[in-house]
Amino acid sequence: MRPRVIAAVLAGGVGARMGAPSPKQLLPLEGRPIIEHSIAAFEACPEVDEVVVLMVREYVERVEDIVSSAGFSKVTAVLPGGETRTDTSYAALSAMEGAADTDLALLHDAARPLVRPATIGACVSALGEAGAVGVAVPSGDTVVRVAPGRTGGEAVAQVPPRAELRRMQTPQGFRLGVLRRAYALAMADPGLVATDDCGVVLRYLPEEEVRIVPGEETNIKVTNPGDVEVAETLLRRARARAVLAEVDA
Ligand SMILES: Nc1ccn([C@@H]2O[C@H](COP(=O)(O)OP(=O)(O)OP(=O)(O)O)[C@@H](O)[C@H]2O)c(=O)n1
Ligand SMILES: C[C@](O)(CO)[C@H](O)COP(=O)(O)O
Repeated sequence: MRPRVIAAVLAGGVGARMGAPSPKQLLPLEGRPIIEHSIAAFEACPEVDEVVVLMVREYVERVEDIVSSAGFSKVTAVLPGGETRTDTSYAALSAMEGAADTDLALLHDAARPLVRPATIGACVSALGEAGAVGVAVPSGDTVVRVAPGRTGGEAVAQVPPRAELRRMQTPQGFRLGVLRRAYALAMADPGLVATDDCGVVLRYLPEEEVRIVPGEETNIKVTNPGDVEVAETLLRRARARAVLAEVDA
C-alpha cells in the first residue's frame, strides 16, 4: 500500500515585511485570499491525501470559513501556528502524530500561492528515492557571502560558484520518520536557527540526502509590498497560456 501524503500549509506568520493590516496570506489575489490559492494547489494534486493548515491563532476561524466556502475536502484541520516558522513546522508535525513514519509530509509556505500541482507531485515522486526533498531554482544573480567591512558596512567575503547555488522554495517534502527524528534533535537544541525545513534535516541528520526538485521562477513567495501585483501578473499570464493551450489542442 502506498504511503499517505499529508500536506501542511504553513500560514502562521504575520507578514511584517508586507506591512498590511492583516497577515499577507489573507490578502486578495485575483479575488481570492492568497492562502486559498495555496491550499487549492494541494487540493488539486491527486498525490495529496490530506491537508492541514497552520494559521495565526487569531485568524484560525477566518481560515476555517475560507476552507468551508471553497469546499476543500482534503483539509482536516486548521490549527494555530507557532512563534517562528520552525515552531509552526513542529506544530504541523504534531498535527500528523497519527501518521506512520513511512507516510510522507509536505510543508509549504502559504505565501507561495502560485505553486503548481505538478511541482507538488514531483516532490512526492522524489520521495521514492530520498528521505527529504526541496523545490529549488537556480539563481540568476551572483550570490555572495558577506562579512563586516573594514570601516563599517558590509564587504564581499566569498563568491560561491553560481553553478553550485540554488534558491530554495517550497514544498519541502519528507518521509515522516526522517522529519520527526530531525525535529526531535532540533527542538532540543537551544542554538536552533533555521529558515526552512530542509536545512533542519541537513543539520541534524547529515546522513540523509536532501534531494533537489527543480522548481519554477513563478513559484514566488509573496513577501514585500508589490509582490501581490507580481503574483497577479503571473497568474493572469498562466491563465492566458492555459486558454491558448486549450484553443490549440
Ligand atoms: N511563525 C511563522 C512564520 C512564518 N510562517 C509561514 O512561513 C511562510 C514563509 O514565511 P514568511 O514569508 O517570512 O512569512 P512571514 O513570517 O509572515 O513574513 P515576515 O517575515 O515579513 O513577517 C509564510 O507562509 C508564513 O505564514 C509560519 O507558518 N509561522
Ligand atoms: C522556506 C523558504 O520559503 C525557502 O526559501 C524561506 O526560507 C522562507 O523564509 P521566510 O523568511 O520565512 O519567508
